[in-house]
Amino acid sequence: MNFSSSSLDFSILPYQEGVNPPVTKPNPGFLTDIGEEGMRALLDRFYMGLFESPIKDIFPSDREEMKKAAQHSADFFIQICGGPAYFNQNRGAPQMRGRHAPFPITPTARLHWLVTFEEALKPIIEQKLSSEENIQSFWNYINVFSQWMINTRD
Ligand code: HEM
Repeated sequence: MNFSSSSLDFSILPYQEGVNPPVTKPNPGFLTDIGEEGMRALLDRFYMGLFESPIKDIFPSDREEMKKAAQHSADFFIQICGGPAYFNQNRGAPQMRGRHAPFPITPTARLHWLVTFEEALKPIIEQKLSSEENIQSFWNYINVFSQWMINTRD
């Protein structure tokens, strides 16, 4: 019999055009649990997933460029989880909507982006590297904030 239960909820919030819902940052505990190396490994997995995803065409097509992009993203997520301000130091003010403006980000692209992120989170969940509460807070953050990045209709 399997007694393990999970309260994690990875459902994706529906996108409503013109609405940027309030964003809550992830629990700093997510970063404390997995560490900076864990966050870098997470973003490496995520970008490797993007490299093979249906939205690969909007990302760098060169593997080395993709690795760099993963590191910049890890800098951002470490910072947003309360760690050192690596992103500000290396890339300047986040201004995420503006940085995404050159790329056509549609509601469907957001779905692929989130599903790819969920896949990258799996080792953390399966190996219990972070508490469910902290993992959930991370998911909730990207679930909401990804809506802000949409700038093009399907
Ligand atoms: C809605 C789905 C999203 C799509 C399709 C998307 C796509 C992209 C693309 C094409 C880039 C440029 C290539 C790269 O450097 O990776 C990028 C950069 C980036 N994205 Fe997103 N993004 C999405 C949502 C988000 C969200 C919600 C966040 C933060 C919570 C985020 C954080 C970043 C960061 C930190 C960078 C690097 C910016 C830089 O180094 O200047 N993205 N994204």
